[in-house]
Amino acid sequence: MPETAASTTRAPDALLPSLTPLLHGWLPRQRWFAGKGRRVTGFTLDAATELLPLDGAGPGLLHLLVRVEQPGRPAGTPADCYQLLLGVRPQLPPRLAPALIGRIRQGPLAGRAVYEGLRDPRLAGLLYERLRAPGRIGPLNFHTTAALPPALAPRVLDAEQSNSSLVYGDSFILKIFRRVSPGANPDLELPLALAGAGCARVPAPVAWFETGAATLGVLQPYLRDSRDGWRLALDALADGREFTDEAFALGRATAEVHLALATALPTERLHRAQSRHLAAAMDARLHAAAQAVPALLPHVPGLRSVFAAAEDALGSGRLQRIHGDLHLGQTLRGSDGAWAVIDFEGEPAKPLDERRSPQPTVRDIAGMLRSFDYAARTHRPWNADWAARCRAAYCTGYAEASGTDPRDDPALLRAYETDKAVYEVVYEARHRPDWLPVPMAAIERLSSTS
Ligand SMILES: Nc1ncnc2c1ncn2[C@@H]1O[C@H](COP(=O)(O)OP(=O)(O)O)[C@@H](O)[C@H]1O
Ligand SMILES: O=P(O)(O)O[C@H]1O[C@H](CO)[C@@H](O[C@H]2O[C@H](CO)[C@@H](O)[C@H](O)[C@H]2O)[C@H](O)[C@H]1O
Repeated sequence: MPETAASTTRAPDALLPSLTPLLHGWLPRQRWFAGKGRRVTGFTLDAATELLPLDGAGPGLLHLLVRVEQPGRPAGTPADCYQLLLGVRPQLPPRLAPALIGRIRQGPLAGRAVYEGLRDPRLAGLLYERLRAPGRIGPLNFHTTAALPPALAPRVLDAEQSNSSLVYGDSFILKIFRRVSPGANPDLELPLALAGAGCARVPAPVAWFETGAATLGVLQPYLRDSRDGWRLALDALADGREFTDEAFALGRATAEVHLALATALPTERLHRAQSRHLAAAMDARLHAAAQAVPALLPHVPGLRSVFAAAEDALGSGRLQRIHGDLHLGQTLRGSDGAWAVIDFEGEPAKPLDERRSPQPTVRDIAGMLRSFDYAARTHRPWNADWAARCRAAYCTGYAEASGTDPRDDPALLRAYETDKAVYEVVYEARHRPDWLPVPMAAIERLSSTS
């Protein structure tokens, strides 16, 4: 059977018993598994699609949407759903040994090796061919905006990611979303809207696939000569260089993205009740964070007054779609010096509805200001003035391109910086405890000066 032939959808229940023991050992250990620290009690399959038959002599490719059952889920909320692409072969060649998940012990596929399909160039290549040929396979719908070149060699990107990415021939990058939720993923929705509005700051999606309910993957041009803003900032610090020109240009780029999003998608005027709601939500996030990370507790009164001050400042503003998790690691600078912005998914831990809701633009600006602080804090000796100059240059660039200087509303900026620092405290406590002092230093600063 040729590798581009139509494939089938198996009755999910037929496969699950053979896969369950393998998934138990493998899935919770993956970098992208969001339920770490909670027991896995079982799996259910939402869909199982054979993109290549599993029972042939060569490799098979199985696409799964798997729900992971874990205790402690709020009543009425569904278990988290993950996207898996599993290779299945009678024998695994030695070069694929590191990708092995385990061997099936029962049923008609007993004895076959199950492995990470994306690590197999043949299967990763097949996925690209599916994207090149729009259409439907079982529950999966494939779309393209343009004709794509055939047969580009794939490689897995080995970045520390919340999702998984494959680069094809240094021309395109395919991001496979791992935890999938019903609704359009903003990482497809916003770049498509920006491309439609003529904004060149974001690599425009050229193909994607989805189930009708959820976005599963997006293919975009790969900016091969670019470097990310975080690495560039750390290099500048290490070499004793300023980063203000870059920060200024980044401020301009952020403003261009915001203006284009406000043109392409609905905006709304903020009403009094919404301002109260936004300030109350910051307060609620602070309380939840202080439960999770008790080091925050002594700062709660000081931080609450920062949020209370924001309620008035929010009063007359507007809401629009924004990036939602903007930091230096989400920016790429090309060899021509132009900045691009990537990863419009928003903060990965937040529900999709919340990530897609219109927000004040200052939220993104505050995220980037925190990032300059992070960069300076990771450098010894700590260079607070370097960060202050970057932050000022970024705001100046933003003001020049948008006509609005974020520093004109200091109470608002401070509240959003505080909200971001609170988020970072929880993020670092969970994922990188060694980094916790970085946002905690910001918490001390923001809670004590009035
Ligand atoms: N269009 C692109 N061109 C070049 N590199 C990219 C592109 N998109 C993403 N990357 C690289 O892939 C990494 C992960 O992408 P990202 O969208 O941030 O994934 P995740 O949401 O899984 O963190 C980025 O840090 C960047 O280095
Ligand atoms: O890139 P992600 O969408 O996975 O974002 C998460 O991880 C980030 C760290 O990788 C985290 O960012 C924090 O650390 C950065 C330095 O590593 C710093 O530049 C950011 O300012 C800081 O917030 C991000 O918050 C988190 O959502």
